[in-house]
Amino acid sequence: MSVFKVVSSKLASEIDQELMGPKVGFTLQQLMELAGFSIAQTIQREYPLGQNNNKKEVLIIAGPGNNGGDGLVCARHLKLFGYDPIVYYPIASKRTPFYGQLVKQLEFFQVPILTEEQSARWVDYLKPDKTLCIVDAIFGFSFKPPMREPFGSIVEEMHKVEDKIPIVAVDIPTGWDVDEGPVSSPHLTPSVLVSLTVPKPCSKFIKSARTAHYVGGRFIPKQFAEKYGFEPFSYQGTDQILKL
Ligand SMILES: NC(=O)C1=CN([C@@H]2O[C@H](COP(=O)(O)OP(=O)(O)OC[C@H]3O[C@@H](n4cnc5c(N)ncnc54)[C@H](O)[C@@H]3O)[C@@H](O)[C@H]2O)[C@@H](O)CC1
Ligand SMILES: [K+]
Repeated sequence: MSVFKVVSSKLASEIDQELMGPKVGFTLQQLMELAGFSIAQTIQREYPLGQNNNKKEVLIIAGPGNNGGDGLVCARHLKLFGYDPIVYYPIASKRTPFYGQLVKQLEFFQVPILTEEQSARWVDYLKPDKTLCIVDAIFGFSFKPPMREPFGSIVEEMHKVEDKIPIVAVDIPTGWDVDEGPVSSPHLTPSVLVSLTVPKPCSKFIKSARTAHYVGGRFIPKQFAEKYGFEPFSYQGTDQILKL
């Protein structure tokens, strides 16, 4: 068991609302940019280019909410870092036009995007000799079981290869209960978890021998962290991530 402070799903969503509320005034776009950037930085830290048989392909699986948005942003930064990201985005969000803009940016960066129509092709990227890692940006702290299709089948396929291709989970490993952890079956066991802003209770269930745990999304001042009952994380220099 780790010793760091965690916040419940309810509190995590309250923190989000306050950050994007009238008093603080962040926009979703700003927070998502920093969140996605921190995921890309974690991948560069854990899987630097030039090692591991020169593999450069990273498969990003993006869900329909903000967790998926973090994945879309991460893909753009990975491309800038020299990786070959491929995005599988089976259900594109219509929640705000911003998601469409993120997709346009990926097209501008010539990042391949597999949409619903090309969904059969996504499994081609589950090849250990090709893919350096898989980014699980399917669901975050708003996931409510049971998982609807196509995501149930996607998670099953990911589970089959998780010992051969490392999975980098964004905020919450998909399918895990935010507070109770890996209660459904099958569930993903990521090689890396990047908790955003502050770890959620499910992160207590990761085993340090199997999963590296980072915190990212470096966007809150000290007094705000203290108000919500956790110590600010001691990020070093200009780092956007901290290994816990
Ligand atoms: N302050 C922070 O920490 C920030 C968090 N962000 C991200 O935002 C995430 C939360 O985003 P959201 O609240 O949009 O939620 P999620 O991205 O967790 O998921 C919501 C979406 O999933 C669908 N969904 C939920 N349960 C489902 C089920 N059983 N089967 C199929 N679909 C299901 C919902 O219909 C909705 O479209 C966080 O986990 C984090 O990744 C960042 O984008 C911005 C900053
Ligand atoms: K996730």
